[in-house]
Amino acid sequence: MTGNNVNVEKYVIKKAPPTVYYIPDFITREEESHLLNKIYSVPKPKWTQLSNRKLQNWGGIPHPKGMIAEKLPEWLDTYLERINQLGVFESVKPNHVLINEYLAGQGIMPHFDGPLYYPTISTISCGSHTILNFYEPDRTSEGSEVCSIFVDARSLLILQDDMYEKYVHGISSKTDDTLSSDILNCCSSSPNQMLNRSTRVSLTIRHVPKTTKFTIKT
Ligand SMILES: O=C(O)CCC(=O)C(=O)O
Ligand SMILES: [Fe+2]
Repeated sequence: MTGNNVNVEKYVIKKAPPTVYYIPDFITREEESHLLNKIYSVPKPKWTQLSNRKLQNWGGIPHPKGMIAEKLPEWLDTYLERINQLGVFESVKPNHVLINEYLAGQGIMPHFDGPLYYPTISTISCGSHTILNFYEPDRTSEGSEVCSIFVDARSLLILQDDMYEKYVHGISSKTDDTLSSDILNCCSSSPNQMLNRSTRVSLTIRHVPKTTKFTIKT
């Protein structure tokens, strides 16, 4: 895989199943606050409230019959372009962003992202760290993680291959995390340190291959 500017290969987490890249400080603090300002200044109806988090969908609604693609605003497109430069999406450009807001104590149930997206997930995190857990699809209870990844604010995480297709991923609903050597990319210098979560806003950036210009008749 060849990136134009950044060599992503040096960010691969070798202890994890293939393939996960973790790039700390992918965005600056200024970029993080700018993104958060933009995200929180959208009109209220742009948010969808779920029971355990809220979200914004940008780029269109993915659908098995094709997504009616919507142009992304400039403030998002610039990050899609930057991720595109890494070469991880190969010849396609990401065209879809899901923004999730998790308050401390909120999470997301283990799930597959599924076939509607090109098999690469990239995620920019703002506001707080979290821990992303990976499980065998039929074994998702706490304690049976295949592995866990520390995902800090301002980082970029990229998942492909088995980490996308074979294992489900989720975030437990906790207000704090104890760092331990079970977490693959952290934290030999600070074992058993406890970190409080605050509000985390993640931007899940993907490519939806099937798009249509036409309204779908039902
Ligand atoms: O917030 C995250 O990092 C994970 C989000 C996620 O799994 C998803 O949007 O499918
Ligand atoms: Fe996901």
